[in-house]
Amino acid sequence: MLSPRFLLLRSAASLTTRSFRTGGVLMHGKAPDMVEGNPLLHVSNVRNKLREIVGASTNWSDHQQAMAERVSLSSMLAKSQNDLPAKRMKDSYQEVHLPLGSEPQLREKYLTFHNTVRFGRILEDLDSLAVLISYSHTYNEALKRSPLSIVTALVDKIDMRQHIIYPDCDIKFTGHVTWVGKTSIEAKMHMSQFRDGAYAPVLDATFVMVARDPENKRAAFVNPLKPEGPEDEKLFQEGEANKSRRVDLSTASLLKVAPTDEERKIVHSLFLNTLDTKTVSFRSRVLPPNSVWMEDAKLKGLEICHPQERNIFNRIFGGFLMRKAYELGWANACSYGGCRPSLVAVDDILFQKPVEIGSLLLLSSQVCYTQGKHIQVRVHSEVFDPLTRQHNTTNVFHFTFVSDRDVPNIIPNTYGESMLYLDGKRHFNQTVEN
Ligand SMILES: CCCCCCCCCCCCCC(=O)SCCNC(=O)CCNC(=O)[C@H](O)C(C)(C)COP(=O)(O)OP(=O)(O)OC[C@H]1O[C@@H](n2cnc3c(N)ncnc32)[C@H](O)[C@@H]1OP(=O)(O)O
Repeated sequence: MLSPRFLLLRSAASLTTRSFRTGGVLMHGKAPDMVEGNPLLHVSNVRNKLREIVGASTNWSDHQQAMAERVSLSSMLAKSQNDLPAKRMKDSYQEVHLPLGSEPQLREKYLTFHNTVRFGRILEDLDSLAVLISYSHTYNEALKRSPLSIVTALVDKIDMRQHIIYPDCDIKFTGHVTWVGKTSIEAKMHMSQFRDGAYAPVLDATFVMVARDPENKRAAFVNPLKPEGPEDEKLFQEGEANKSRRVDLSTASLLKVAPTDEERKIVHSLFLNTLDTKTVSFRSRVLPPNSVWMEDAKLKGLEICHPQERNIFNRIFGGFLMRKAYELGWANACSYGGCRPSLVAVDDILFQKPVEIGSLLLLSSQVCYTQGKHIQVRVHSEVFDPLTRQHNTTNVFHFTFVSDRDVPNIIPNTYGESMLYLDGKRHFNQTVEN
């Protein structure tokens, strides 16, 4: 078998990967570390490769210096998107191997107490891979370092194709760019696991990445994308549709406009169900049977953002934020449902603002909608500045879990909670519909 070091050398030689397939991956009978004669990139080399691409160092003090030096790369940025050559989808195709089965020493980092795979770790790997895919798309062989800072703007969707991820079977990630705007990139990734002699799909993920200048201050142009053939065309059209859907969702946000007629009726009926029939008052509220007030379905956490969790641009790594939010959301769903829930979907994780190193990050998880066995959880994260006492939202995360039994109904009490409930319902319906 090839050593991880050899894999790094082979893959660093070229950012383009040779074999290419766009759909879910199924490779019956192939050895997990070779695809059509090509070695897969080992997961532990993805970050090293990213460091190389942007010129980041592994040491915190040198790293700050290295980042300061990146400023000079601004002159390498394209003045317009037309100045950049169009790339094909296969130019950004990547395959990354997480050999949990064949390298047992890797397992510790990925293992839960219950001998399943920590999904938070998978989120971190997906985030790093999405960045690598984006750099592969924007690769310019004339440059030693990329002038672009590519950051995660949105996790549009992660759909679980199966609930169990086995801790002792090899995992493979594949993915490539499927759509680009002027400065944004959509990357689709698939994860599959080797079991009973074949790779079977585990999840499909869609991320949106944004290219910025070397200082991560302004947007920067990315190469256009040239779809080749009907399969590429279809993916590109889906990317266009995703962009329009995001604009529509943002326009209809309950933070901007009133709920629809149907939603208003739902809120009013929830309100009527909680009125105390013995008093004629709008204020006497009684919790219906088998229900929980939203106020009592929260879980909070704090992270001090140490340099160890930095990304290649001296901010907190998006994957780390997702892992922390996911674990808090899972614990919240677990305590709410009274059993260990499984993840059904992740959608619309918005990275609104970068998190600076040294920040105090407050994470707040809320069960916001329930239906049968399903629990919809929203995690909100904000940076708190103890000197100015200002709070700034950095991220919002949405997770759908399923329990092994019916869970109590979640009931909003205030108008704000009712909006959270409706927002949770919208996210849940979107997950169920797709
Ligand atoms: C030493 C190293 C250590 C080891 C390394 C380990 C880690 C390795 C891994 C490294 C991992 C590194 C990775 C990390 O860890 S990145 C860390 C996590 N992410 C962040 O911190 C990002 C925080 N957010 C922001 O900075 C801003 O909100 C951004 C920059 C995202 C947008 O800012 P702003 O809104 O002002 O931008 P704009 O108006 O100029 O628009 C620009 C473009 O962006 C598109 N857009 C914007 N928002 C969205 C959205 N929600 N959905 C879809 N698209 C969106 C927009 O349509 C436009 O596209 P186009 O029309 O031009 O095409």
